[in-house]
Formats: sequence, structure tokens, C-alpha cells
Amino acid sequence: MTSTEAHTEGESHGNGSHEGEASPYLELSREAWADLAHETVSPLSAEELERLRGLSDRLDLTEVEQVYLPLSRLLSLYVSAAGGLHREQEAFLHRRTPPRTPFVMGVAGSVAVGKSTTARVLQQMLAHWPEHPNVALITTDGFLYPNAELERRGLMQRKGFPESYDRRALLKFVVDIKSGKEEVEAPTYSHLVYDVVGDEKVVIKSPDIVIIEGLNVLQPAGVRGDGRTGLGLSDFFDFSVYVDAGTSHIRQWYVERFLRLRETAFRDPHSYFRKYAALTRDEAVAEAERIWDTINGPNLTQNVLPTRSRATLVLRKDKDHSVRYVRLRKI
Ligand SMILES: Nc1ncnc2c1ncn2[C@@H]1O[C@H](COP(=O)(O)OP(=O)(O)O)[C@@H](O)[C@H]1O
Ligand SMILES: CC(C)(COP(=O)(O)O)[C@@H](O)C(=O)NCCC(=O)O
Repeated sequence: MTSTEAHTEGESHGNGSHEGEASPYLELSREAWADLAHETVSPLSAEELERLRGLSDRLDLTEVEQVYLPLSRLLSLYVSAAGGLHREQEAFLHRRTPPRTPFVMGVAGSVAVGKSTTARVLQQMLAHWPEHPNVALITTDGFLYPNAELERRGLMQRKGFPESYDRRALLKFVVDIKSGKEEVEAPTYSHLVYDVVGDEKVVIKSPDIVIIEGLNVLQPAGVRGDGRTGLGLSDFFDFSVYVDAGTSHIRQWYVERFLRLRETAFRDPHSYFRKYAALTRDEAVAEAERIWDTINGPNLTQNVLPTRSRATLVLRKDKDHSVRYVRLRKI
């Protein structure tokens, strides 16, 4: 296995160009990372692996085996180590207290970079490692303010920016999980109606692992009115993954997804975007580019990308979604 050290800032190239420079990250080329797959016995049967393909229209099974399988194994090691540390701490403190709180991990990255796909693949894979069968997945979009409230605050064109979320509720949600509350509820969001669904909640009960996926999960806590820094969501993460790619590729994926939705979900009479179903292809491309250039692109540059170096692990993708290198924080 070969590995190289990477810069803390800017983009690395997965080719060892920074070898020798001190860095808190370890960078593994795709080849080095994929080599780990040979040493990892898959917890999934061939049929289960095949079923994973259904999670995304274009998910490549080689990618699942070479990239996501070793990642799920590494995560499983972190979960076991956290369990071991918990037991040792309890013994040290002479406590015979309830079981440890769930292992919480964040999945961050731009709109359309592949966060949902990554999070769903990891959920399925992690649930197959016998030590932690109950893996819950929560997306932060349920914590967006309802459209009516966004309108009131003048934030309809800033959906996905940090201020468009009820950050207090999101923080309470993760604090409840990390306090060991057995049952925790999260609100949900409908991409179809483009709004939160007030009366639909996701209930998670005694999970072993909770994956929290969203644009801003690595945002640090802001400074409050009294000058103190509060707690941020990621202060409660045991691990985090940042899904990364070149901005021009992500923009392209956003437009392609928009075009696919125009053929499918936008045709639903309940769709907020049903007006887009009638657009010509060129008009649809222009509209998707407009939304990207005015909302999602600026949010990526101003808020999401600056949090990349906070992640425990960065998955850097190429134009075809294949992972080019993996960057992992040293421990
Ligand atoms: N690993 C992957 N391989 C192939 N296509 C992918 C992969 N991950 C995401 N995609 C595609 O990229 C687009 C965005 O992915 P998605 O998971 O919905 O992103 P996000 O949740 O970050 O908005 C989708 O069209 C999805 O099918
Ligand atoms: C719902 C989102 C803000 C993503 O939320 P997340 O789950 O990452 O918190 C995003 O997908 C979105 O809809 N953005 C608004 C601009 C657009 O329509 O693309």
C-alpha cells in the first residue's frame, strides 16, 4: 500500500505531489485505497450488493466494492473503537451506567455531489456488519424553515444556506441522540412539494449508528450575541465524510439531474416544479444553470467548501463519479 501526505489547504491531486510535506492528513490514491478492498471481506452477499445498485440510477458496483466497502470497514473499526473507549471510561469512572450513546457521523458536500448516494450506500453496508445492525439515516433538509417562514425572512432564494435552517432544532436533535435518548424524531422535507412536511416525522429508536447527511453539517458554531461561541452540530460527530469534486463537474451533475427530473418527478401534478416539465431541453438547461449560479454555486463557495478541511475523511471524485483519492485525518 502506498500513501502520501497532503496539504491542509487547496486541492491535492492524489498523485503524491506533496510527498514529504508535513500534514495532518494521509492521502491515499485510488489504487492504494482500492487495494484495501482485497483485504476486506464483504458483509454483503452478491445479491445484496446487486440490490445496492437500486440506490442510484448510475451507481457502479466496482465503485461500491473498491471504494465504499473499505470505507464501511474503516468506519466499522471507528465504531468498535468508540465502544471500547466508552467501556474503559465507564470502568475508570466506576460507573455501571447505560450503554454507550449512538455513533454519530456526518456526510457533507455540495448539492448534487452525491451525498445522498454515499450516505445510503454506507447505511446499507454498515447495517451488515454484525456489531451495529441498526443504522439510521437523517437528512438535514427536514430542518429547513418552511417556505412560508423563508418567505417571511426573505430567504426563498437562499434555500440551503446556513441561515435557511432551524439550527437550534438541528442541534437539539443531535444533543438528544448523544444524551442517550432512546427515541428521537426528525422532521422531513419533500423535494416534490419543495417544502418541509409538517405532519411527517422520521422516528429513530435506539440506533447503533446515526448518519446525518446535509450541505452544512460541518459548519462551525457561530458567535452568539453575548460574544460566546456556541456548540455546532459537528461537535457531536464521531466521524465525518466530505464528498468532494471539481465545481464545474458538480454544476454539470446538477444540470443532468435537473434534466432527468424534468422527465420524471417534475411531471407529477403535485410537483412544485411542474412548470419545468413543459420547458424545452435548452430552456431547462438554462433554468438549471440559473438556479445553480444564483443559489447552489454561491452556497458551495461561501459556506460548504470552506468546511471541507474539518472532515475526518474526504472522498474526491472525478468527472464520472469515480473516487480519485481519499484523504484521511491522521490519528
Ligand atoms: N457514486 C455515484 N456514481 C454514479 N452517479 C452518482 C454517484 N453518486 C451520485 N451520483 C449521481 O449524481 C447526482 C447527485 O447525487 P445525489 O446523491 O442525489 O447528490 P446530493 O445528495 O449530494 O444532492 C444523482 O443524479 C446521482 O445519481
Ligand atoms: C433541499 C436542499 C437545500 C438540500 O438540503 P440538505 O438535505 O443538504 O440540508 C437542496 O437540495 C435544495 O433544494 N436547494 C435549493 C435550490 C435548488 O432548488 O436546487
